[in-house]
Amino acid sequence: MHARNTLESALCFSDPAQTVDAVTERIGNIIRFSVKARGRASLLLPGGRTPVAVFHALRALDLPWDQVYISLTDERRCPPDSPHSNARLVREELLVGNAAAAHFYPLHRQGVDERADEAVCSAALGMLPRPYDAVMLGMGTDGHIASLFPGAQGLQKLLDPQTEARCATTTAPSVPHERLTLTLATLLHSRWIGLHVTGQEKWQTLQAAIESEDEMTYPVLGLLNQRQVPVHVYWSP
Ligand SMILES: O=C1O[C@H](COP(=O)(O)O)[C@@H](O)[C@H](O)[C@H]1O
Repeated sequence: MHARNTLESALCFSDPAQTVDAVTERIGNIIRFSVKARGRASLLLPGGRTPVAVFHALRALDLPWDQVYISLTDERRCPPDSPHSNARLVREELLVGNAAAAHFYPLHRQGVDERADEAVCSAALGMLPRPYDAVMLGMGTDGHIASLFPGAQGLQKLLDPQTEARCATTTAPSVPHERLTLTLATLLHSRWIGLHVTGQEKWQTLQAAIESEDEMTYPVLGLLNQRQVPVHVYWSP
């Protein structure tokens, strides 16, 4: 199975700091190369705790930040200053110092209904040069990526690589927040995908996903099984 091959080629480090360095170096190089080659670079970034150290390392790099276009892989439908907001996370942890010159497009607008918010999300994504130069993903211990959660309503469609929708509102059955998520098809409209996971529990989730062969139970499998874009897994305990 393709997913097994992807996991067997994972870049595994004994020290989480080395993983952060490796992910940061790769994304930094992608930004430099994309700006040189095409004049702009586009990134989709995750929320959660895992990317924070990468955000700190990235913002310290000397990069052509004013040519960098950034959005998110998913968002909670909460106020922009909420501690749960992925946009707040990116603003506070990445877009600081030189990196503040980057162009950032949040996915969510507070106070609009689901359909309008999906339109806001789709319009935000439309502001980025595509294919996206780098898509960085995290993964929950339940095997969700972006906000593609096991048991979510309509998950099959959200994981269909041919789905036309760029994004959708969704609710994580396990957590009460309403969310916006990019579809797998949108995440795959990219030149490079990195999946940054830490801890034994998440490694076991990846292995369980492969054993199960069940994308509805482990949405990460949809990413690992596809052959459209190579996925680079970065792992440390
Ligand atoms: O809810 C989310 O969780 C995942 C994983 O987060 P982490 O804290 O375990 O790193 C994240 O990738 C996703 O973007 C986020 O919204």
